[in-house]
Amino acid sequence: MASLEDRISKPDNGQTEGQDTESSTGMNVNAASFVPGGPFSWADETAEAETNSEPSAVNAKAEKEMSDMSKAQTDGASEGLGGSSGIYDTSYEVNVKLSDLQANPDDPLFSIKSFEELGLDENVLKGIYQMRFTKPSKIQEKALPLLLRNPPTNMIGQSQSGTGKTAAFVLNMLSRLDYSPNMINTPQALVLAPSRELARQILGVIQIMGAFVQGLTSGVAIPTEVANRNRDGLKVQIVVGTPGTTMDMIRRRQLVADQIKVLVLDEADNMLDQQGLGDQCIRVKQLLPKTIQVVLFSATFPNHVVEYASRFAPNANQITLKHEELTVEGIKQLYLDCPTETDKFDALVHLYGLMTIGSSIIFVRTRKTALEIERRMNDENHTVACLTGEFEGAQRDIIIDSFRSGQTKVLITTNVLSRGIDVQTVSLVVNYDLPDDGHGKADPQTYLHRIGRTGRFGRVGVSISLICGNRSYQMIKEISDYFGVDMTSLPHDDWDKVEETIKKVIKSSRAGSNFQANNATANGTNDISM
Ligand SMILES: Nc1ncnc2c1ncn2[C@@H]1O[C@H](COP(=O)(O)OP(=O)(O)OP(=O)(O)O)[C@@H](O)[C@H]1O
Repeated sequence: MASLEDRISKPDNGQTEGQDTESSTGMNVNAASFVPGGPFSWADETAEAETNSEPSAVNAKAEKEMSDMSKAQTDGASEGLGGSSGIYDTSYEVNVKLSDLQANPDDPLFSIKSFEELGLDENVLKGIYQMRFTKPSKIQEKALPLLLRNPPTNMIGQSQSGTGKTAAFVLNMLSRLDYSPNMINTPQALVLAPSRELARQILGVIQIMGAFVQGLTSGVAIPTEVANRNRDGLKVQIVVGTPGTTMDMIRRRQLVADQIKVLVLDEADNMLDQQGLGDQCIRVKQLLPKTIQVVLFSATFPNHVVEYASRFAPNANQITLKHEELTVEGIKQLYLDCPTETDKFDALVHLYGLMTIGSSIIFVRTRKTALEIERRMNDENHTVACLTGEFEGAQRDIIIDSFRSGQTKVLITTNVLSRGIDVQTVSLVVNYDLPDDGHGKADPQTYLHRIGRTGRFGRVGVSISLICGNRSYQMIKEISDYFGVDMTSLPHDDWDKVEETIKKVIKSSRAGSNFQANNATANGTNDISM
């Protein structure tokens, strides 16, 4: 098998990728937009990427979602785990930069070892137990004391995919709300997320984690058909929304923002780095009280976003990682040589014929390719579903819910679902097309988020990138160099060898498991069998 270096000198086969990409990475935010209190008028709004912007308070549907998600979480938690995530490893360094805390090096915040020691309300702890969390992950252990400290301080927090950032910011919000009866309908915390699927998922976590908190109310601000007609607005304590819809709702006073004291941006680098989303996030922030605690979380904060992030969340405590520390050990990264684009599809069909896979996600570059692969996989008698940004909200909800529940096992999608989605049974991620930055270069951040849909919280996962032509060899090389990882090569013409190699990498990660299975039986069998 040729090495990556060897393959890069191969002539390009001339194939070009489609242009109908949903990836907007690589678009820098206009620095002028970040001037706090700078000139701003509604007339200069960027085009609203979302349609049918509407509020959606907690309702019967959300209740059902919550119970489905609760079940999925519990099911996932009780399934076997294997592999090493590094979550409890001390081998990687989490670099905590404490702004004002640095004045007091003896601050006991660093010695927090359990959820109980954080001083969380007992009803919040009950929610944690309900989720079967027994021990915080490193990011939770490091971030929570800083987040919970008074007076509230801003935070920029980074940790590997699937390491529990959601719980860190949710626990902070639950601990900061005023639950007095007269505040039950008052929005007090706001989370912005880049996709409706992620917003709904975060709402689910809030509702499970806050299940024992008396009087907690929460809801989503995402585009839906019902909400446009909802003139009463969103009168809940925690709102999770996509930036455009949330901005519209605040502007129309459907969401009263005067009492909001915490603003969280999940996938913050992505939101701040995209022209439309970034502008909307800034506008939302400008509509909130000046004293809010701003919390930014992501697995990635590329250098060019860090400066913007620091201006968005001034004087923030920062928890950062070096990019060599970002990959999750439990995710085994493979790539497969394909001489032509046609061979990519054949390879995909072979792969699915070869393995019994728990759940898997196939990432493609364009909506058109997604539909095409869906059709062709169906023709090959593989049951697959497809979700892209062009689908209506209600349709997207049905598709993702079906995938979450395990009814649909294979999801073909674009970058719209590359970030944040947490489905613990996903054992395989296929990069049918490698993510690029729109200028022909690899997009390592998106690659990392995509493969991070597997290997969640210590689980074993496999990612397979399909490579074709000189350009994509160059891209996979850029990605492996950026993260400092070795990727295992798979041949396209020897399926016995492919099978053997995949078995070997899964076995090696299980054998090397040092995962402390605090919420699961560590039998390592939920994933791929061959
Ligand atoms: N302390 C814990 N103990 C056990 N499981 C946990 C703990 N914290 C979080 N989890 C589980 O880990 C999984 C990943 O968590 P989460 O989605 O918050 O990761 P993340 O860091 O936000 O990942 P990403 O960067 O991909 O968005 C979830 O299924 C969550 O329930």
